[in-house]
Amino acid sequence: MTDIASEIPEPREPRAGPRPVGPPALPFLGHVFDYSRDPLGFWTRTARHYGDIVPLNFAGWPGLLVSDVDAIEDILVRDHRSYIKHQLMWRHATALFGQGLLTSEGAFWQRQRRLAAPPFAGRQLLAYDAGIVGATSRMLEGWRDGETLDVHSRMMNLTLRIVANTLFDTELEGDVADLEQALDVLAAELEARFSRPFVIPDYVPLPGNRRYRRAIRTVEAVVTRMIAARRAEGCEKRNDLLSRLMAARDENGQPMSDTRLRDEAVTLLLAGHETTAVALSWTWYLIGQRPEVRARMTAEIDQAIGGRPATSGDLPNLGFTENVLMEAMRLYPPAWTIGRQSTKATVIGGHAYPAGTSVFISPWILHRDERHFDRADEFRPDRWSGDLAQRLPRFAYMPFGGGPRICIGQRFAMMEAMLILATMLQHVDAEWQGMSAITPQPSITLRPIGGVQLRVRRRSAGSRGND
Ligand code: HEM
Repeated sequence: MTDIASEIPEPREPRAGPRPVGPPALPFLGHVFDYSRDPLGFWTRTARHYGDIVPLNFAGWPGLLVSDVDAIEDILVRDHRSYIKHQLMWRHATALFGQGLLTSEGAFWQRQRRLAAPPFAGRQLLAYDAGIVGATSRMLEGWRDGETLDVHSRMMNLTLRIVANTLFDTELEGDVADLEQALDVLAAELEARFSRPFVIPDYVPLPGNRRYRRAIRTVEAVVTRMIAARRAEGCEKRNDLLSRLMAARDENGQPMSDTRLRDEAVTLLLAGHETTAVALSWTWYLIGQRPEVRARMTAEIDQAIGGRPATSGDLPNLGFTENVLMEAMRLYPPAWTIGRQSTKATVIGGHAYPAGTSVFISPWILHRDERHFDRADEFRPDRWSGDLAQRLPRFAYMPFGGGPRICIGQRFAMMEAMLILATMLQHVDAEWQGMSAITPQPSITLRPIGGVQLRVRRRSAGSRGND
């Protein structure tokens, strides 16, 4: 396999011109309050009023909100070696993610990424279709005609089962409820921690810290059981991600320690389920208000698949469904901000910034930018039916990030989300029941506050065409 980070051009030189300015800041705290009160609102106001590169100050940490697509390309691709994952945010979550793929760095990260890559690519990826469709069908069996349910909690449950089942070849059955509750606590605790400018060590006996530690123990217990069971039965005959990680040897012939295995497994469980669930929840929120969009999706799905179980081979025939998903992730990008921190002096947008500068790149801002998207706040899936994706600057639309650290699960997530949508629309139609717009909660992902209530109508078998 080639070096993921090879053939990347050298960083740019600084050039003259007025230095960007940022919003007024409080003494000591800088922009901490403005940000933590309303992160999305603060990002939006700041980008609108101060431009594409805005200096910020988080209690003494120098930061930049970067919405210039060329500067983003410099940070994530051209000059990526000058940055690490964002310490200001991730240092709060070490106990949870450890040295997993999401947060590790350098040669260690690169090795782990190579190890983890094959199950996310090629034929192995396509073979997950039956697991995804089977889990979705089982979920739908319990849905009654006329009932109102929260589709967000159902999607969280479904994608958690799917990740465990496909990537770890494990049925979570008895553990799902505990795991879901623990993951909820972790999301809330991480949100609180990310908006704090300082670290409260995990051992300080505050109620939040106790909840956080307890939730981590629950997740760890499940993962440790999964690893022990796989060790007991041997991983030689299996080809799932967990078995690959367990079978891997380093240059000295040593296997990964249980701690490293635990870090990777926890990371993939967390990174791999909530993001996709949130993308699906927002999709249902949007299409749940638009019967004509649902009708077009249903017609496309009926024509391509009829009543048989969907497969990965059907995906090329679901162009409109894919446009809907892309448009939902444009308006509500599950990873609403990604962060980096420079490890050396760098040039961003033509100006030099010192080592230690925090950089924030927000798909939330980029995806609603009128320079790239006409009537950017409107849900218009057909905007993707022409050549928009080819015309856009590379980083104007980036739900999965970019550069060497682009989401490893991107293809898995698109396939999973499309198969889930197709299977759902084969069996049900559903209308959103809310009275007022759902507020996005910028937690670790962009969650819909209060969930997404849908009224379900079961479709009759006859209405699906070629059953
Ligand atoms: C709609 C669903 C998803 C979205 C929007 C999403 C988004 C992202 C983004 C934006 C990043 C880059 C973060 C950064 O640069 O700091 C990322 C990284 C990552 N994602 Fe995803 N993701 C999704 C699904 C998944 C799935 C299904 C998995 C695994 C099963 C996964 C595993 C990961 C991992 C391990 C990383 C870290 C990669 C690395 O640094 O090498 N994601 N994701």
